[in-house]
Amino acid sequence: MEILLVINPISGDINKSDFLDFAKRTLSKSKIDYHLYKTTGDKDCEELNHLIGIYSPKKVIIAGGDGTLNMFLKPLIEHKIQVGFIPMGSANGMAVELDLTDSLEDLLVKFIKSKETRPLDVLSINDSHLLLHLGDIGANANLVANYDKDESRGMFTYARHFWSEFKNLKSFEFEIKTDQNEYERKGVMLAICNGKKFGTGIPLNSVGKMDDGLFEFVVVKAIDFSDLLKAALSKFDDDFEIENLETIQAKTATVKFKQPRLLQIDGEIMDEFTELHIKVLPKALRFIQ
Ligand SMILES: Nc1ncnc2c1ncn2[C@@H]1O[C@H](COP(=O)(O)OP(=O)(O)OP(=O)(O)O)[C@@H](O)[C@H]1O
Repeated sequence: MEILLVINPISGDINKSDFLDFAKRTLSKSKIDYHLYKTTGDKDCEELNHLIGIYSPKKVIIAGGDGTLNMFLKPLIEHKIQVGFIPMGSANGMAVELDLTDSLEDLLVKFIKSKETRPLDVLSINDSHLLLHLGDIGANANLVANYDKDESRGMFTYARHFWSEFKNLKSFEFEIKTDQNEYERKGVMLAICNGKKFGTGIPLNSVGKMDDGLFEFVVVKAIDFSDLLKAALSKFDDDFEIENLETIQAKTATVKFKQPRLLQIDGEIMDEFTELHIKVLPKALRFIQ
């Protein structure tokens, strides 16, 4: 089969029926053999793995938020499938990082037609979680967890949780041991970046590349977090530079915390950890260009 199209019907609270109609029309008109899978929120990864087994698709095109793409990384990497991503989530940090600026329809057409792929690094954490774009521990992870628990969505709700997290910022200590060096640091947030940008497109570091075989820790202190807050709420000012954020590059690293800390990966809350063992899986995901 040529294409397995995966759609998360609930991501970003976006109605996808127009997009879906467009996709079905385009694929049928081009006489492309495809299968459509709508995620259910239950065992979607297993189901995708199963569908890949049945249909052996050449490409999997995923329409949803960052969490939707993240959810399928394991089978997509294992089966070495060409992957297209149509950002239809609430924050869409991945889209900014990957420069997916075309309209959703144009992106779909591009992914259908293209024969080019760009292999992207993926980070493996504790051999159990995969990270494509950004993870963090501390203030932002707490914020995401509280936002998830809230029944209302959208920028206003996000801003409300941002302020409440901001008013209660607590620094914590951590030890980082990379393949190069050891560090003892304190901050309100420790970001783990495969690229440069934070959720809404604000640069967190200036060196991250998604295909350089390296990842970056960014240590965010309370004072920097207030800049981050301003940047996030000023709505995605690309020129915004956060100065003085310490960036630590690594191929592999272990991080230790004194107490269990909540980890957020690609917009989804994972679990609490006292240790993280992180390594790069170089050029593991075949992303369609
Ligand atoms: N049909 C469904 N009903 C309920 N939950 C679903 C369904 N399909 C997928 N999910 C859940 O959606 C989550 C992924 O959503 P995703 O992160 O892509 O969207 P978002 O949170 O709106 O966007 P963003 O990450 O950009 O903020 C996963 O936790 C997944 O289990």
